[in-house]
Amino acid sequence: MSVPELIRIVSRDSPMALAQVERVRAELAVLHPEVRTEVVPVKTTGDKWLGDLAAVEGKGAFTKEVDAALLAGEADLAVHCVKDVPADRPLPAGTVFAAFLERDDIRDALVHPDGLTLDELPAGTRIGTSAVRRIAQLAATHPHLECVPFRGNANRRLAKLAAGEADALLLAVSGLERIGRRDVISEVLSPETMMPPIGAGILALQCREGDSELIDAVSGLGHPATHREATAERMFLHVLQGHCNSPIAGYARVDRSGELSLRACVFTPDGKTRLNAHEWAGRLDAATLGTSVAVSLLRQGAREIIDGIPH
Ligand SMILES: NCc1[nH]cc(CCC(=O)O)c1CC(=O)O
Repeated sequence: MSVPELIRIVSRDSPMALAQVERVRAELAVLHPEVRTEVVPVKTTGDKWLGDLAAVEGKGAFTKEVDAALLAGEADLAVHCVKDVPADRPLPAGTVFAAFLERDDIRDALVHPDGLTLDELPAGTRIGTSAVRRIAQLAATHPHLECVPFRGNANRRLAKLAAGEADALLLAVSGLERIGRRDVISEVLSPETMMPPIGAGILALQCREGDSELIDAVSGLGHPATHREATAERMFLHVLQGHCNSPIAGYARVDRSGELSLRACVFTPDGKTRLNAHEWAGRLDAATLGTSVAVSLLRQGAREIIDGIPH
């Protein structure tokens, strides 16, 4: 098998994104020590605009410029957080996923400077988060806490927390690990306490469709169980057709015996209504499982909830 001499890797330029690229380079170096890699960092709309994401692009704000560099031939391979790749529409024409890397921790964490846990936080504690998924779930279980809008990459959010712009934060465990800041975590929240977003903790490698030499070279970085989980989760989101303000959460799991299941929820923004579904794939493939779980939520009224939220 011939492998490319040089692979130019494009990604966002945040510390988290660059750490993700380093993981890909390290795994590639093990598999293909002869391949050289170069990093092409780009700023995305989502990095530049710190207001409400619905006001700009909403979905795709963290991926558009990365995809454009790939399609323009300025780079050969894009590294994305699956969580940030829109699932309601197909991938940009001419691009494909070549691999999903082994999944990291899917859970969210509380970051509180004095080390309190979520249940210990006093009434009125300001939680810095703009995520509708986190806001809806907190409103349901901890209505005495107050969410304040908070955007920017994880390092910037930690700096804003230190500057007193909030009293605590919710951030993904995987993201904090990638930037080397697991130390700031005061509590790791179970998926039952804070249901993760679709695609949590998964990195995807995306490339140009016809680039078969590159696709062959990087497909060896793929993790089969993660691939099944990502496929089920993204098909679920595709069938549900949410928008950037719809609180949707869920995760698929391949258990030790290889059985795939998917649980998912749709919330109203105030968290007062919560639709739940949990199904096992059995003999179905991952994409069909995702479809089935979405249909189950639609039967319970998910469409009315999603369409009733301004966006
Ligand atoms: N929106 C930014 C973003 N995109 C992916 C992650 C976490 C890492 C991952 O799930 O791959 C984060 C940070 C966060 O939500 O705390």
